[in-house]
Amino acid sequence: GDAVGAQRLTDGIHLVVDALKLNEVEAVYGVVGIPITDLARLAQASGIRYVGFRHESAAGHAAAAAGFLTRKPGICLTVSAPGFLNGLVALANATVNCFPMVQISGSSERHLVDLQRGDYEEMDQLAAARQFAKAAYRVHRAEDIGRGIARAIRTAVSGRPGGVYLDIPAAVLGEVIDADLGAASLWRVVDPAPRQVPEPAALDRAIELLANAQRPLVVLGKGAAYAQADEEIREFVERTGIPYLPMSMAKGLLPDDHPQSVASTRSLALRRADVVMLVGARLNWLLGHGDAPQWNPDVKFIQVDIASTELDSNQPIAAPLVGDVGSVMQALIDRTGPGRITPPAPWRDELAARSADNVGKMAKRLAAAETAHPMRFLGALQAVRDVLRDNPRAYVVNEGANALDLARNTIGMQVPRHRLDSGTWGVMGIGLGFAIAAAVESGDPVVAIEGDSAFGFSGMELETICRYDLPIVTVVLNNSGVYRGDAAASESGDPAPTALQARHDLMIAAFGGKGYRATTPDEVTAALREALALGKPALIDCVIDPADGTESGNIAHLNPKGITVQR
Ligand SMILES: Nc1ncnc2c1ncn2[C@@H]1O[C@H](COP(=O)(O)OP(=O)(O)O)[C@@H](O)[C@H]1O
Ligand SMILES: Cc1ncc(Cc2csc(CCOP(=O)(O)OP(=O)(O)O)c2C)c(N)n1
Repeated sequence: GDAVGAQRLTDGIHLVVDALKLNEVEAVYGVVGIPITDLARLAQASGIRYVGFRHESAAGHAAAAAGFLTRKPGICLTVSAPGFLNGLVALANATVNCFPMVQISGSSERHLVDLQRGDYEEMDQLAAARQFAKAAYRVHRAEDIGRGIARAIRTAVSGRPGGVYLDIPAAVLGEVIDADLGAASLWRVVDPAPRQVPEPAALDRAIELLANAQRPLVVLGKGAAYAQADEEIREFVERTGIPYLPMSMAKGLLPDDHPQSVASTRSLALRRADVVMLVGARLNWLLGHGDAPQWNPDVKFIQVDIASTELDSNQPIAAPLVGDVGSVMQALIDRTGPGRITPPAPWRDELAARSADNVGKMAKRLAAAETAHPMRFLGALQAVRDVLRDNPRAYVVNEGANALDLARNTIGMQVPRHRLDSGTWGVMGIGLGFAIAAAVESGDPVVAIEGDSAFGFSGMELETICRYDLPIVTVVLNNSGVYRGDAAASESGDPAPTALQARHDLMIAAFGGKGYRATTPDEVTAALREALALGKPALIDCVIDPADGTESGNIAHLNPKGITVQR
C-alpha cells in the first residue's frame, strides 16, 4: 500500500492479490485487459505465477484442470463482457465435471450498467454467470473483497466441487481504503472440504448387498480420482477382490493392467452385474443412465457420493453412502471383516474368459494397424502407448472423437489423475489449457493427444506453451477432418462440412517450438521419444488415413435419426 501523509492506503487490486496469497493461491490463469491488467502485474510481482493465455476459454479450462489436480480452486482472470463470456464455457464445464475453480472478472460500472446507459463492455455479468456456475457473487466495496474471495474459494471446493463466478467492478478494483482496514478485512478459509463419514447403518446396508452379490462390480469415477483417496480405494478393491471399471479420468487409480479391471469387458460387466457400487461416478449418459438392456434389469446400486441429491437421479439407490470418497472407503474397510465379501469364482471366471476374447480381437486390430499405410489411428496410438510406458510420470490430455475413444482404450494409465479429457460434457477445446495446467501445477511432462479438429479449438495456445517454455508435446492425429477427412467436396466446390487441411507441425515453428511430421508409427516413436527427452514444447503432426474413423466415434447413435442426408 501507499502512504498519504500519516495514513497508509491500499486499493481493490492489492486486496485481491493479498486475499489470494492469504489463501495459498499459487497460480492465476487469464488474459489481461481493462480493468484487470494491473491485477495480473501485481499478482506476478507478489509471487503468484501468472499464466497469460490467448483465449479466456483455454485459461478457464486450465484453472479447472488445476482444481481437479490440486483440490484447490484454480483461478481464472478475465476482462469484462466478451472476455467474461469466453471464460463461461470453461466455468460451466468445470461445474459439470465437478472441478473447483473461480473465475474472477472485472466488470463495468453498476450505475451505468443498471440503467443500461451504454458503458464500455456493458453486461450484467453476474446475472449471466448464475445459470452456468455452481454459484456467483459480486463485490460492491473494497472492504468486501476478502469476504468475496473467501466465499468463492469455499463454495468452489465444499460439497460437490464446481465453478464459482466472482464479479468485481472496475470501480471496486480502483477503490482506495485505509491499509489497516483492508488488512483486517481479509481472511483465510479454514477446512473448506471437511471429511464426511456415513453412519454405521448405511455402511452395513452396502456391505450386506456386496456380501450377498453373485456378480458384484465397482465403478470408479473422476470424483474418486479427485478425492485423492488412492490408498483407500486400492485397499478396498484388492481386499474384497471385487471387479472394477475405471471411468476415463479414474484410470490409473489402480494400474490399468490390474487383474480386477473389467475395462476390456465393459459391456458384459454392466449387463451382468447384480450389485454395483458407484464411487464418485454418476449414472448419466456415460453409463446409459443405468437402464436395461445395457444394465441388468435387476441390478441393485450402491452409490458413494458427496452430493446427496445425485442419488436416485436415474435409478433407485438401494444403499446410499453420502460422504467424501476417502472417508466412506476407509469406513467400509474398517467395518468389513475378513472374508465378508468374496465375489463368487464363476463371476470372475466369466469376466476373465470374455476379457481374453476381447483382448485377442483387439490384438488383431492393433497388429493390422501397425503396418497399415497410410497410417491409422491405432498405428500412431500404439507408438504413443509404448513411449508413454517408459514415461509413467507424463500426464496424458486427450480430446477428439475417434482420437478420444481409441486413445482411452489403447493407452493404459499407471498412476492416478494423470489422464485429463473431454469429460462429462464431451467438450472440444480443453486440450492445450488442460495441458498447460498439468505442466504448470506439476512441473512434469505432458502429452496432449488431439484430434485435428479438437486441436483447432485451442491451437493458438501453442504460443502460450512456447512462451512459458513448458514440457508439453502435442500429438495431433491428423486425418484431415472432423471425425474423418474423406468426404467429397460439395457441388459448389466448397469443401465438405467435415473437411480440414493443415500442417500443424509448421504452426509450432512460428512460436519457436519443434514441429515433427510423422507418417509411420516408427516416425511417431522417434519423434515422441526425442521430444520427451528434450522436455521442450513440441508438436507431432501424425498423418492419418482420411478414411480412418467413424462419425462421432463411439457415440454416433446420438446423432438425430431423421431422413439421412447423403454424406
Ligand atoms: N471428494 C468426493 N467424494 C465423493 N464424491 C465426490 C467427490 N468429489 C466429487 N464427487 C462426486 O463424484 C461424481 C463424479 O461423477 P462423474 O463426473 O459422472 O464421474 P465419471 O464421469 O468419471 O463417471 C459427482 O457426482 C460428484 O458429486
Ligand atoms: C465446443 C465443441 N464444439 C463442437 C463439438 C462437437 C464435436 C465432438 S468431437 C469433435 C471433433 C472430432 O474431430 P477430431 O478431428 O477432433 O477427432 P477425430 O474423430 O479423431 O478425427 C467435434 C467438433 C464439441 N463436442 N464441443
